[in-house]
Amino acid sequence: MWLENLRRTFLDWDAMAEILPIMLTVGLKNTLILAAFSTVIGIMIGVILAVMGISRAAWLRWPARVYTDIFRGLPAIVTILLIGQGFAGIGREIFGPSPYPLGILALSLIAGAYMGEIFRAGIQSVPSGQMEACRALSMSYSEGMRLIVVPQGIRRVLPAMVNQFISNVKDSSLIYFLGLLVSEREIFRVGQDAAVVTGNLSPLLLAGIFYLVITVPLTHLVNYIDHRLRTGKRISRGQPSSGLEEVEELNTAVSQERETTRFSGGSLSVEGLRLSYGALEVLRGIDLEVPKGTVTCVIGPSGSGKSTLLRSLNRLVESNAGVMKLDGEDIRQMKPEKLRARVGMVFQHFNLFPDHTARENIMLALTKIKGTGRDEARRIADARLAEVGLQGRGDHRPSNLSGGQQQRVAIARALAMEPEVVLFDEVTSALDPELVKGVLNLMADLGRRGMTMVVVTHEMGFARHVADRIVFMDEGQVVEAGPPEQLFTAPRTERLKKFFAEVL
Ligand SMILES: Nc1ncnc2c1ncn2[C@@H]1O[C@H](COP(=O)(O)OP(=O)(O)OP(=O)(O)O)[C@@H](O)[C@H]1O
Repeated sequence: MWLENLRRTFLDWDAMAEILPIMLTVGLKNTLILAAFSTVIGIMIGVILAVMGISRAAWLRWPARVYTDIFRGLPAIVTILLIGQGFAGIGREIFGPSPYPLGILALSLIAGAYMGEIFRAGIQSVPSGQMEACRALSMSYSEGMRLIVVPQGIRRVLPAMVNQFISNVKDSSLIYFLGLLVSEREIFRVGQDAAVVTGNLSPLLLAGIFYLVITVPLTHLVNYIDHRLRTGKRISRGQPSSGLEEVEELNTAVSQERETTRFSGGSLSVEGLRLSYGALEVLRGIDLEVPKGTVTCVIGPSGSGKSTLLRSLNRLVESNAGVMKLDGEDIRQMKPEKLRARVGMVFQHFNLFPDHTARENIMLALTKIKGTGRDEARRIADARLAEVGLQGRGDHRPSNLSGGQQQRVAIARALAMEPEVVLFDEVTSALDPELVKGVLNLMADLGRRGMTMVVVTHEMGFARHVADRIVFMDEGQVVEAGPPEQLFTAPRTERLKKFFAEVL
């Protein structure tokens, strides 16, 4: 008996069949319109709020904060009633008699507050190395944000965005409080009206099923898309995985082009360079001469200021005093983006763009910043990849390459901009030991071909055999500098002797 009662309450097939067409043509349609519009407008509001929220300017941060606190803190129904009924007069003037557009607006305002927080978290979760790589590739801050950081941040929060759409689908059921026209009813309202007429809950159960039909596949779809975006098209790494094979990979790539093309490197000179982080004086009057076409290795204990010196040469950090010249031109007077197009940089942690293939990593700055045509950029990218022994791997995402291969892509990316000088910041420190040699061989090859290079390294073998000149730094100063043989066989200072005693 009670089973029969339950069946009549929830599973009245006739009532469901009767309401089905209107559920589809009116309820589903309106629910999707409400959710879609409020999600799109919410995304726009959210992006603005996120950019304001991470701004350095307090007058931008605060309004974003207040907005978010209000619309995230209020129950959705309160916002909907306040907007829908409070602004009914203005709404009528702008949109006509229907409260439907005001309902969309209210849902959008609520969604915007959540979206803003989602985007902000996504953008802030992008490693700082990504922006650094953008700047080193001569992008401005806003170009780096637009081309790499924001898209990457958004991809990271894609599942959260779809969750927000699902929330909007559900919150759209509250719009009926504003008194919608019959043709504007959404799924819940259609179900509820029918439930009143039939006197049972079957139409409402049907409404519930409709909500699930929208939301459940979406959840699975987004998980799939997220997985796909994260890993790219699965490409097997192919054979080279051991260090020996990677060295081989590079050696067999010694093409005619690599044999014959020589770089026309530029020269650097630094005098009295000083730099402080707050009260901490990190560079204390550095003098440095890097003649064109030479390799200078900077060695020294941890914390001696080697990376900071390198980063001040392409102005990723700004020095406080001193003179730096590139081919006789004052570096501190140049536009940073112009300087960085001439002085490339390769980082310890590669800083490749993970959502782009190896080829796209190289093409991006060429097409978007240098203005090279796509076909030409593609040709350059493939040639540079071939040079570093990675022909045939242009379609691989960084995650499908070994650390050594990733670092070689990063070197190819820097070379593609045709720099006059390349700065290498401990580029083998993050590599598995067996992958180091492949990268060092490549760097030695660049040096032989006349690239001007400044290399911060802990690889003493490389420094000794490849460098033209070694600079030993300690406590923010150049303690000794000279040809490798001189420093390695007859160090003059106690500090260098002690350093060699520890690292050799
Ligand atoms: N952004 C920063 N803000 C404050 N201090 C910093 C910053 N970057 C570096 N430092 C400090 O400056 C000093 C020199 O750092 P730097 O990275 O240049 O040394 P390093 O010789 O390259 O060391 P390592 O070999 O460990 O990388 C260190 O004491 C470091 O903690």
